[in-house]
Amino acid sequence: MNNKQSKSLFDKAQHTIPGGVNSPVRAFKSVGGTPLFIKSAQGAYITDEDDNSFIELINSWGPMILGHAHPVITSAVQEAVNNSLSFGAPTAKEIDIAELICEMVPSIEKVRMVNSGTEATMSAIRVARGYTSRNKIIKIEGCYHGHGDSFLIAAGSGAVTMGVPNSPGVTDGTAKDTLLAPYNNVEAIQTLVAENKGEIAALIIEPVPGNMGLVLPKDNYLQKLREICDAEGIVLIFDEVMTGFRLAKGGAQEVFGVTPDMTTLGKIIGGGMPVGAYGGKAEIMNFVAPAGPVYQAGTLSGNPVAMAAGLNMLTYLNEHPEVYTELAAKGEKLAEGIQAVLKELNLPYQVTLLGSMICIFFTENEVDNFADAQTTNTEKFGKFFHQMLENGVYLPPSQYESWFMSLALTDENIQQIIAAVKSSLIAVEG
Ligand SMILES: Cc1ncc(COP(=O)(O)O)c(C=O)c1O
Ligand SMILES: N[C@H](C=O)CCC(=O)O
Repeated sequence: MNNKQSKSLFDKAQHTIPGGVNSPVRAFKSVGGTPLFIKSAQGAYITDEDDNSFIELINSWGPMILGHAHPVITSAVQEAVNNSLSFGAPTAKEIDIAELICEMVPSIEKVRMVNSGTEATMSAIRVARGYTSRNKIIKIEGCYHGHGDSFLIAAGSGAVTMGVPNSPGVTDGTAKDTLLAPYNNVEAIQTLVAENKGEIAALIIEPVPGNMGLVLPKDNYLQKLREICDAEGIVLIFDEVMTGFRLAKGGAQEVFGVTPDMTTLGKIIGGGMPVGAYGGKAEIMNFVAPAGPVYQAGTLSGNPVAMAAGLNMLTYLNEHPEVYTELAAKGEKLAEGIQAVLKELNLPYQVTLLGSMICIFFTENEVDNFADAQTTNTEKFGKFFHQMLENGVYLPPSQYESWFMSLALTDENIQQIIAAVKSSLIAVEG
C-alpha cells in the first residue's frame, strides 16, 4: 500500500502538533506504522491522501450511523451555514433538539448542550456532586469518559492504548475521590459503598463499554447497580456517548430496561459535528445554572450548525426505527461470518457483538471486564490491523476500541470484511 503522502504529512505534523495528531489514539502508537491522513469519506468508504480507499469501521468513533456525507446531515449543515456560524445566543433549534432527545430517551427530562463528550461527563459529575453534597464518585475500570481529571484513572480507549491509563497531571486530591471497581462485579460496588457510606455522589459507567474493546453486561449487572444506587442515594450516570442513539433510539438504557438518573451523550447528537450533552431527572438538572447553583457554561454550546446537523440526524432516527433492525442484521451477519472464519482456522479468539458495535479480542478468555480484556495479544492485533488495511478495511487502530458499523455497509461490503478478516488472520497466524 502506498502511504507516501500520509508519511510526509505525519512527519510535517510532528513539528507543530504534539505527536503529530490532535487526539492520541489516531497516532497508530499501539499498532505501529504511520497514521493515514484522510482526505474524504462517502457512505461506507474513506479515502486517504494517497488515494487509498477503505471500507470503514471507525465511522468517526460512532456518529456516522447513516454513513459518511449522508444528505440528511450535509443538507442541514449547508443550509445552516448560510445564516452564520455562531450567535452566542439562544436559537429555536436548541429547543427542538432538546425536546427530541427527551422524547427518544425518556429518562432525560431536561438536557444541556455542550461541545464534547468530555464536557458532558465532567459537567454531569459536577451536577451530581452539587445535588448530593457529596464528593466521591465510582468509576469502572476500563471505561473511558473523556479526558476530565476525575476519569483518567484506570481509563480505557487512548489512555490504555498509550499505556497511560493513569495520567500524570491528575492530582492525588482528585484521584482520591475516584473509587474504582471492575465491570460486571456487583460485590466490588457493594464493598465500595459500604466503606464510603454517605460519601458517594455518583456512579458513572458506560452501560456497554466500548473503550476496552466491546464488553457486555451480564447477570443483570446494570439492574443491580440501579438497586444499589437507589438504596444509597447515589446518582447513577450512564455515559451513552457511544451507545446513545446507536444501540437503539433510547440507547443502552432502552435495550437493558434500566433507567439512569443522568445520561451523557456525545458526537452522535451532532451527526459528526463537535457536540455533547448531559441530561436527566428535572430535579437534578434544575441544579444547573442559571436555574440552580452549579455553574456550567459554553460560548459555542448549542452551536446552530451542530444543532441543525444533530436535529436532522435524530429526526431521521426517530422516524425510521427500521434503522436499528437493519444495523442489528448487519452486525449479526458480520459476527457470524467472523465466528465461522475463527472456527475454520481453529482460533480461540472472542467476538463480542451488540447491535452495530462489534470487536474481536485476541484472547481465548471470555472478556467480562478490563482485566480480561488485557489478556488480549495486542501485538497480534497490531499485525491484524495492518493486514486488514492491506485488505482494504480500516479498523480502529487499537485493540481497546469497539468497531462501529454504518447503515451504508452493503451485504457485499460485509462479505468483503469477512474475507479480509480471513486473509488477515491467516497472514498473522502464519
Ligand atoms: C463513552 C465515552 N465517553 C466520553 C467520551 C469523550 O468524548 P469526546 O472525545 O467527545 O470528548 C468518549 C469518546 O471519546 C466515549 O467513548
Ligand atoms: N474511544 C474514543 C472515542 O470514542 C476514541 C476517540 C479519541 O479519543 O480520539
